[in-house]
Amino acid sequence: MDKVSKVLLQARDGARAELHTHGAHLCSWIPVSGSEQLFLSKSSEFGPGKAIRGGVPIVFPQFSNHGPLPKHGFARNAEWRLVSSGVLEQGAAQAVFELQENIARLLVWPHVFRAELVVTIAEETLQLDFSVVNNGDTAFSFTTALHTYFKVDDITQTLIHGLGGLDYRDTVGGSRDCQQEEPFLEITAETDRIYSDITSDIVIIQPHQQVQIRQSGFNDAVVWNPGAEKNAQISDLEPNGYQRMICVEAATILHPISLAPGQLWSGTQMMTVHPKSA
Ligand SMILES: O=P(O)(O)OC[C@H]1O[C@@H](O)[C@H](O)[C@@H](O)[C@@H]1O
Repeated sequence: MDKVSKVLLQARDGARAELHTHGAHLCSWIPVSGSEQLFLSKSSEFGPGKAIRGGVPIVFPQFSNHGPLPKHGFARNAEWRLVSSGVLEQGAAQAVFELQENIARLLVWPHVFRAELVVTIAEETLQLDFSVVNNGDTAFSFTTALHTYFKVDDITQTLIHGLGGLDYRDTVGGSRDCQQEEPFLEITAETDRIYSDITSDIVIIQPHQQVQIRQSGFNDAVVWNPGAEKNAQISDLEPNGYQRMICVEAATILHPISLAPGQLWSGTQMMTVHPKSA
């Protein structure tokens, strides 16, 4: 299955998703209720060495510029191997992808690993299970994120619940010791925050629906929206795309994950859409 580039999933109940082997990148998720839930920039580039702008980029083995590797690591730019895809016995659709070291990757990150992404859809839910095994004979550490771009109708009509009371690092202002006092976060300007110690669900609230996000295995969550000015500087982000997206990322950044030889780490981000009943 090495040459497949696009993978289409359809669960027995009609939920659909579209992925690319490039980056094991989920670009589209349409649950049974019928509307696209992921933002994908119309100006996105698709090609070797490029990261797709939108959907779910996989950040590994380095978050952002928190280390010597290229920004957000190499996984989002790499060609992953499709291990399997199809419909499970209970009717959910699932695809499994893997990425391992190769000569080019060993030159920038000298570690022997196997990363796996399992994408499962059914009804109103999308589940992303990401895992990493150390197959080498020395320990390594990494930071990671599932950089999910959620599609919203209008960012000014969107609220994020579940972060009230949490500590965060403000990447825009550069301050490390912030705390969100308000229970609901409104996006009114460029926002780039790393929240730590996530234990509750995060909910994206719009007038027509709520999306409940549950993470496990990941300690942190990133909320990112570039705002108008930064949007204009990002060539592959469509004009005013910031008005129609919000990234809520399941991440482990502040305390990197260390794996001894043979050890495995896994983390999950699970999203469920709750349409508002009329
Ligand atoms: O433009 P990139 O490399 O895809 O990164 C997008 C954003 O990704 C977020 O995760 C970071 O917190 C932001 O600082 C960054 O700007």
